[in-house]
Amino acid sequence: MTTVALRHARVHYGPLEALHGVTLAAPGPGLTVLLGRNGSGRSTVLRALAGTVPLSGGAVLWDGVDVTRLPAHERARRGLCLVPDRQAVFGSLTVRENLGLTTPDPGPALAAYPQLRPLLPRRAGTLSGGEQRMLAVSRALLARARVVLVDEPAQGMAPAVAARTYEVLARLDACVVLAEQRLPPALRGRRVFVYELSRGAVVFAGEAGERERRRTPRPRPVDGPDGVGS
Ligand SMILES: Nc1ncnc2c1ncn2[C@@H]1O[C@H](COP(=O)(O)OP(=O)(O)OP(=O)(O)O)[C@@H](O)[C@H]1O
Repeated sequence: MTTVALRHARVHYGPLEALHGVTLAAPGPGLTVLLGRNGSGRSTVLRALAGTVPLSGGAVLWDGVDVTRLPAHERARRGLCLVPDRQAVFGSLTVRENLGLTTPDPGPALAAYPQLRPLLPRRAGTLSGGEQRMLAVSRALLARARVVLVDEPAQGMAPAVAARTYEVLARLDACVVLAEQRLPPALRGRRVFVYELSRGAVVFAGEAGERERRRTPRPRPVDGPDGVGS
């Protein structure tokens, strides 16, 4: 069991405050999904958890222990794997070499994504967007990480490959945090905790099902026989 959390986290990019005091917790094993529009701060939450951006206020906690000052490489050494939305693979290395950076046995990644096998000798930079995402997510599968943070895992993937990706991520024995524009269809019906961000603040926290119910408009009151609404 691992829980990663932010407490009143603030992050600045120069003069811009991207997170205005975000508090959230992602317990594992299990899936937590960060939802929000472009620029809402989802990627920044992942970076704050991973330590690739510094906090200007608040704290990052692992199992209640303050790791705010722990450098990103040290968090990686302790079992955190961040898959960013861009430049998540080494383009000048082959697919095989990319997988080999994590483990000498790429078997589990090839079981999840058989379509990577014929691509093993190819330079990763020559793969399509969806193929590169498969390779990037494979790193997280192979890393046996305790904390897995993935920014838009299924970007560019065909629907069936995307569904496979979420199935594999949901089965990881890790604390998994995903940043998404909207709840992936493959996760509907699963018990997923959601934080919705807007302009750098949490505007909803709860089970995905609860969020869906709130978004469904209530039926209008039915008029009574005398034409007057009850
Ligand atoms: N490296 C950066 N330098 C300056 N501003 C940044 C940087 N990265 C993000 N921002 C700004 O911080 C805010 C939050 O960005 P963030 O990337 O976290 O949002 P997001 O919800 O992941 O959206 P997207 O998917 O569009 O990246 C935005 O206003 C964005 O313009």
